[in-house]
Amino acid sequence: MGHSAAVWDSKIATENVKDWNGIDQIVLRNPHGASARVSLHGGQVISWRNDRGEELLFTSSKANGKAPKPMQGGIPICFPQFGSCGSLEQHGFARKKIWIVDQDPPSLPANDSNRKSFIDLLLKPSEEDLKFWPHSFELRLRVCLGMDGNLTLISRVRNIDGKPFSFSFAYHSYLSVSDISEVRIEGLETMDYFDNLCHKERFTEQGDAITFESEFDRVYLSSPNCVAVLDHERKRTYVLRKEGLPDVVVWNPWDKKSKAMADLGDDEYRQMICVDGAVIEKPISLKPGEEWKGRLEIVVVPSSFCSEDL
Ligand SMILES: O=P(O)(O)OC[C@H]1O[C@@H](O)[C@H](O)[C@@H](O)[C@@H]1O
Repeated sequence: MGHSAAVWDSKIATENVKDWNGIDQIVLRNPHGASARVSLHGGQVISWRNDRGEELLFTSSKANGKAPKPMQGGIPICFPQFGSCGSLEQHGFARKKIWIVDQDPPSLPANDSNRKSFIDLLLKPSEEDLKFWPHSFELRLRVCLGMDGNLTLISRVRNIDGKPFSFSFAYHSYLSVSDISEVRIEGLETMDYFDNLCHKERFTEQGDAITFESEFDRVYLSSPNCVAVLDHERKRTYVLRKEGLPDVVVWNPWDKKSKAMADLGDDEYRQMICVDGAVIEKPISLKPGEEWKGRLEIVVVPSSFCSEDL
């Protein structure tokens, strides 16, 4: 791209475009050719490419992004509820809303914004949202693309209400994989989990890394801050580093009868694995004026990387 790191200006490394429904998207670029695309529909990262132009996130071929339905793929934001554990619609309303760009974002710590392309999006409840979830909040999402191509999402939820509220949260990250049979997840061994396929019953994971042979839908509880998703065929490992996000969701619909398959093309379940940094078991409680922060960084490394390096 011809930009040296010394003169790279994160402000000029962003481009505003419109999707086929006229909804704004922001494209972040780094000087080496990596990019990330964020839609104001849902505050959803819908594409993340490395410096060779390879897509790192899965998106369903059936995704048309037509509001209000969220796109099946990328990184939808689940807030203020995860799944169906609450009175709201599945995964809450944030992923269906039109967010706004904060043109004058507050400064964040230097290690979060220094020499990165980034954009800050904001979501505040509409009158309609307040009818279903009567809590005034501000949700700020910062999406950063690093010089090294790493993708970082930082969310801040502030209670701007007069009374406390609590919420769940997840970065529902659809990672692109060569084939689900080639995938192994390390870092969740011996963790307790709720199995959504067994009435949310609690089990303990055995000592082995996770592999896939059928539908999988689990919430790992209080897990380590680093989880590796290895793709043997592509010789690629995604390393997820998280802060303020104790739980990890691992999901692949597999079963053709699964309702989620309606939004996926034939056999597309093979090309994706959802691994979310999340807060589910113990929802976050905020008193008036308090703020919560959750951070997820995804790094892609060659598969020679071993889990001992985590
Ligand atoms: O189809 P949605 O609403 O985007 O949800 C996708 C999946 O998300 C998972 O996290 C849930 O555990 C599944 O049950 C659900 O099907």
